[in-house]
Amino acid sequence: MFFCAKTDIMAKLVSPSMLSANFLNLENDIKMVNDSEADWFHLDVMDGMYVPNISFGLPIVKQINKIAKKPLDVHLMIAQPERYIKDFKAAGADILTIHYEASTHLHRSIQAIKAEGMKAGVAINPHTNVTLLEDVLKDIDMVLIMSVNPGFGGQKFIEQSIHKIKRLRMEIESSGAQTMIQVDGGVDNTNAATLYDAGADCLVAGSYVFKANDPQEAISLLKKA
Ligand SMILES: O=C(CO)[C@H](O)[C@H](O)COP(=O)(O)O
Ligand SMILES: [Co+2]
Repeated sequence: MFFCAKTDIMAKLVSPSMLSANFLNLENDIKMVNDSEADWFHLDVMDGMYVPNISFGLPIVKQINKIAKKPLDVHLMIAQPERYIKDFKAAGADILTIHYEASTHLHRSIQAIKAEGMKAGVAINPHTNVTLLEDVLKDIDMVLIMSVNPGFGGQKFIEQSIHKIKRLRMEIESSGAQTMIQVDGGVDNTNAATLYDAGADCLVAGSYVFKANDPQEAISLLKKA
């Protein structure tokens, strides 16, 4: 399943974050995700400016795209993301998520992502109120609620995020939008069911999946939560 509206079917998607994969043997972890119940590949691109960490960029996304058999869900944590929309399309991104806080002309950037034929996502940090997305909700395919401060894997889930998911779900339903809700940061088998119940459609998990003894089983547990 690539995208599905909440109203059609209860979507429970899982997008493992490759930030926590083994970069000495990335091919192995890509194949593991290919053969798992995961729906997408979550690729965290960080520039050391918008967030304090630097992860990987276009060359790695291009390489992953060569063997990934599932959509590439690219989470851009970079300043002025509009500069790289065409490049990430060329690298193989299917879903391109940019940060509300990093975008001066958010509406224009959303249109540019869609014009390239990608699904458009907007991410919001823990301090950003979901109501700020009201005027673009119908234009976007997905809202990514950051449940940690962006920049690093392995952080503790921020509980206030549950309230944000519920509030955004109510806003989406009352506006008639078909936007999906993705939750990213500190997700594991102890909070997955609560997040889906609150209204999340897609969970991102990095350290929970890749630190597990059996990563495919960890993905299955999130799908079944
Ligand atoms: O966007 C991110 C960090 O900015 C990552 O996707 C997120 O942190 C996933 O890692 P973990 O599941 O280990 O928290
Ligand atoms: Co992410």
